[in-house]
Parts: sequence; C-alpha cells; structure tokens
Amino acid sequence: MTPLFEVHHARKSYAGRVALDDASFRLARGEMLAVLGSSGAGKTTLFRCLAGLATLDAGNALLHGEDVARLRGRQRRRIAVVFQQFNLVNRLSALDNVLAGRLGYVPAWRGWLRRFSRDDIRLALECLDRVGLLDHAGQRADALSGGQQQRVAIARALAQQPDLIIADEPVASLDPHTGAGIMALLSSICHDGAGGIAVICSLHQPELARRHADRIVGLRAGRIAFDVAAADCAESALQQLYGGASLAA
Ligand SMILES: Nc1ncnc2c1ncn2[C@@H]1O[C@H](COP(=O)(O)OP(=O)(O)OP(=O)(O)O)[C@@H](O)[C@H]1O
Repeated sequence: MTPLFEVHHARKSYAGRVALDDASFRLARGEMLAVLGSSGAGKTTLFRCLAGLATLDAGNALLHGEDVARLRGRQRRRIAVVFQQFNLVNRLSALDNVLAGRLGYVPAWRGWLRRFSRDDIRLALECLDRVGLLDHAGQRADALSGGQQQRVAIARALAQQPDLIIADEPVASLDPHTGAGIMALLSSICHDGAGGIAVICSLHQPELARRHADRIVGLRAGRIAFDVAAADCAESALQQLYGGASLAA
C-alpha cells in the first residue's frame, strides 16, 4: 500500500551550507509524527520544503505518490500548514479567517469579494466547532487569545480538507497549558478515524511529542538521528539529540 506521505533522501543547502541532509521517512493515514531537534537542526527547512514553500536540492516528498513540488491548485490544498505565529488576518473575524481555507476551491473572484457559498460557510462553521470556537465565529482575530488564534488557524487548515497538516512549532508561542491543549487538539484531529488526516509537527518539548505523537523523528545537523515509535523514544536518544545536555536540567 502506498503510504500517505513519503520523504526520500531530502537535501537542502543554503549558500553551500547543508541544512538538510539525506532525510527519509514515511507517514501513514491517521499517524502523527513529531520532529524534534535543537535550534538549527533543520526542522523549519524540512517543513518549508514539505509544504512547497521552498524547493529541495535533491530528493523528493510524495503525497499519495505525487511529488509535492509538482502539486498545483486544489491538489496543493491537500497539504495545510499551521505556523508558530498563527498567520491570521487580524482585522477579519474568526469565521472569515477559516473561510480563507476555502480559497483555491472557489473561483478567485468569489475569494476577492469574500462571497463564499453556503456550503463553504457551513463547512467553516463546522471547523470552528471542531476546534471549540463556534461561539467566537464573529470575533475579530486580534481579539482572541494566542491559544484561540492557533485554534482558528487549525480550523482554517481543516477547512482546506487536507490529507496532511504540517505544523511548524505550533505551540512555541503559547504557555505550557495552552500548548498542551493545542497538541491534544491536533492529536484528536489526526486520530479521528473518520478524517484520516496525518499530522507532522515540530516541537521543542520532547514530553509533548511522547504524549501526543505516534512516532518521533530526531533531526540533528540536518540528518535523521532516529525514527522511533513515541513509546520507544529513550531518554538517552533525546540527550544525544540535544547535545548530551540533561533534559531534567
Ligand atoms: N534562508 C536561509 N538562509 C541561509 N541559511 C538558512 C536559512 N534558513 C535556515 N538556514 C540555516 O539552515 C540551518 C537549519 O535551520 P532551520 O531554521 O531549518 O533549523 P530549525 O531546526 O528549524 O531551528 P529552530 O528550532 O531554531 O527554528 C541553520 O544552520 C540555519 O542557519
């Protein structure tokens, strides 16, 4: 069976300096993968390439066997991205921000005029309900807390009806309690049998990766140091990943 998502020998350099080196892994439907690594390990570089925001120098990433670098239009919308800084339009309501997830599915003029169909509006409201913010649909994005803004960003990703959500440090701007709630939400979306969405998420908190992910990939100096089931991720492997520093310190 073709995996939902595969990365083969991904390589990326900046001005001759290797940021990502021969990285390969696979992801199945309904699987949540956490990518850990210290600052500069190459997580963002990897995610930008996987999301099609940057191009690999060598190797490829395949969604259902199709090279993501060649996906266009609606096909590209099958990969949704969640950012550390939420990337919402502040002056728009939560609902309008979620409707932005439908851009690319509707004719461009409808998007420009923000004239979405009843089906799109219903879907956007369902997505807001899924993240627990239906009551905040009419509220401006900049009147929401950081955790709520990240929930709206996740609802926007869901409105794309994606196969894969790529979340680059989605809890880095949030307090620990709120961050844990966002991870629980991403995990429940991923593990909800009906949807079958896969999630790749980069984190700086190994304990969140262990608690919510199915698998953990450790990146070190652009290379994959380990790729293990979250339950098998040993403390010693994490200590090595972070340069030998004790994680309890
Ligand atoms: N646009 C760029 N131009 C030049 N070098 C870059 C660029 N982006 C990243 N790098 C370099 O590539 C390497 C990997 O950086 P990257 O941002 O992918 O790491 P990261 O694991 O996401 O780090 P952090 O956890 O701090 O966000 C680093 O050495 C970084 O300096």
